[in-house]
Amino acid sequence: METAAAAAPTSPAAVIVAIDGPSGTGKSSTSRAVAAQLGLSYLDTGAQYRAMTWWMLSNGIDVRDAAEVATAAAKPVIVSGTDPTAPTITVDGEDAAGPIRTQEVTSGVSAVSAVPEVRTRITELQRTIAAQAQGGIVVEGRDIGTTVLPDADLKIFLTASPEARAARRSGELKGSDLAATKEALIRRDAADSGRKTSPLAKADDACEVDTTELTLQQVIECVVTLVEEKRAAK
Ligand SMILES: Nc1ncnc2c1ncn2[C@@H]1O[C@H](COP(=O)(O)OP(=O)(O)OP(=O)(O)O)[C@@H](O)[C@H]1O
Ligand SMILES: Nc1ccn([C@H]2C[C@H](O)[C@@H](COP(=O)(O)O)O2)c(=O)n1
Repeated sequence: METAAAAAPTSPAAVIVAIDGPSGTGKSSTSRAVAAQLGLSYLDTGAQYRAMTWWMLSNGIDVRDAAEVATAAAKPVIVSGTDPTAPTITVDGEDAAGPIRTQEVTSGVSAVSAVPEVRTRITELQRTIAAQAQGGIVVEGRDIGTTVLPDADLKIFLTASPEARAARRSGELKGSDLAATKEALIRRDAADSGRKTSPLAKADDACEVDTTELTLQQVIECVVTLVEEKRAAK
């Protein structure tokens, strides 16, 4: 994993935006669109935890065994491409964009991401990427505003009702059971919020946006406005 010396963003318009929230609130869709519209880089930190999980599963590591996961956490080389129009993720040089979205990875990722050694390694990678984004960056995840980038220029915490989030996910997973989808996302949120090390949480200075009744376009416009206001004030 890259640990090159960090250089602070220099452009006056460079902003660091942290977007956190539970699963299915629209973090990825919103962050990508906002970054593309404003010429910022984009980092999907959930994809990095998924990549770590995929590597563990592919290498015979028991993802429920925290000690085994901790010992292996330093091994995979995870590289994220930050172009919002074509984000990429590789593990040991292999394209992982497809494999990290399987049900097996989704089921194991909360356990892997709760292991402190995993978080330390991935947090370091995230900070390096953010520091190298000269034009500014939108970073989305669960602990960006609280832990990874506590000095971000703008912090946003997206929420939505479990019903709305399940309906959105069911729309993606054709033929899936709505009730089962809702249960699975509530379970994952509980695990992500309940872990000891940097749990899913709203930073005290984050701006909360409830997206339940908003279209994706409305959420994007709201966040673009907030970023533009921050940029103008810098
Ligand atoms: N405001 C919205 N209204 C309707 N659909 C939405 C809205 N926001 C996002 N979606 C849709 O919901 C689905 C989930 O969105 P997205 O992947 O961006 O959420 P997420 O918060 O990043 O989830 P996860 O943390 O699980 O990766 C996508 O199909 C997306 O198009
Ligand atoms: N900053 C982050 C981002 C993600 N995770 C963990 C918890 C999630 O369940 C999992 C997958 O994220 P998703 O792709 O659904 O956004 O990764 C985390 O712990 N911290």
